[in-house]
Amino acid sequence: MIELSELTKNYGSRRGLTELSLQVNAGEVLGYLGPNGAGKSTTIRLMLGFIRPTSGVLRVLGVDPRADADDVHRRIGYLAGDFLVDSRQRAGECLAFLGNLRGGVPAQRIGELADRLELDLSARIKSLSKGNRQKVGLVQAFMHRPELLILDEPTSGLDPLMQQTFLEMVTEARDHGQTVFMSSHIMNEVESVADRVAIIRDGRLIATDTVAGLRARSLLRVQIEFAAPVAPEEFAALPGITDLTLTSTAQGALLTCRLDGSPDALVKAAARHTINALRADNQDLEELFHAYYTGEHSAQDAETNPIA
Ligand SMILES: Nc1ncnc2c1ncn2[C@@H]1O[C@H](COP(=O)(O)OP(=O)(O)OP(=O)(O)O)[C@@H](O)[C@H]1O
Repeated sequence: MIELSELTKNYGSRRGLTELSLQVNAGEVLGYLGPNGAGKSTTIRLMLGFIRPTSGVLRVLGVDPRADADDVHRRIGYLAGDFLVDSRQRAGECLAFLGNLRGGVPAQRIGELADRLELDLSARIKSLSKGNRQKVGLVQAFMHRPELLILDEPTSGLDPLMQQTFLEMVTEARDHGQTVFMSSHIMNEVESVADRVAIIRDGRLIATDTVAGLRARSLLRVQIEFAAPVAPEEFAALPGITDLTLTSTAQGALLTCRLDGSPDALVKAAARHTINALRADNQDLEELFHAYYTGEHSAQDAETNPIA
């Protein structure tokens, strides 16, 4: 559906994207995550053919989006990060007009989507709040059941209930065999719907993986309460242990650490003492994503990740 190969985009001396390669397969939902300024919108504008790459090759629906823009735009549902339309129009008129541009969309279909999103089609767009304007943008992207949806920060401005409705719409689109590429800067938002997640920072792709794969890679947070004091040296040098803290408690000692890989050495070291309680849980994905954001996870990690 989408194939980006060593795509680079420079804005004069400013970097937009650097040698980014990514493939999006038919029928999948891909969450495209990165902090502000990472290059998400640049990628999307390239995919729509609005801007020209400095170097590299891209194919959307099998064609070069700049060479065949009309065809690509008809077959895609696109929501821009800054969705703008003639604000004097009523929402319903605007959507009917955009529907006609795409070969005609039944009024009933527009009505159903508007009802779901609680959008008043009779309101003039200029009178709508930011979130309600975003709903107009969502309806126009979904209404013609495009084979590919490209959505730039689609939940921006939506309240939590509407975010949930939007995520249900994405799941249904996938169930109908549509492909969805959606950008976001919030992992929690995409993890429930995305089959795969791609993370970019500073214009570079730093990881792509399935949500399950990312979860498996996240570190374990471990807490062990000992019945008597223990020495930090017994644990500090164990394989896979980071961020070790050891504090005295009324009962004895509380050890906390992060664990990457096998728990065997830690469990065996701890078992030499009496343990009152033990807790281990996975770092949540938002936390893992934050580590990618801030560069704690480096390019070295990315090399071990499947970039598909
Ligand atoms: N038209 C432009 N001219 C010059 N630099 C630009 C232009 N558009 C984007 N950039 C730069 O390219 C980089 C990537 O920007 P982009 O808008 O793609 O990021 P983003 O990930 O979509 O960010 P956000 O989450 O804030 O929307 C930024 O450093 C930005 O300043």
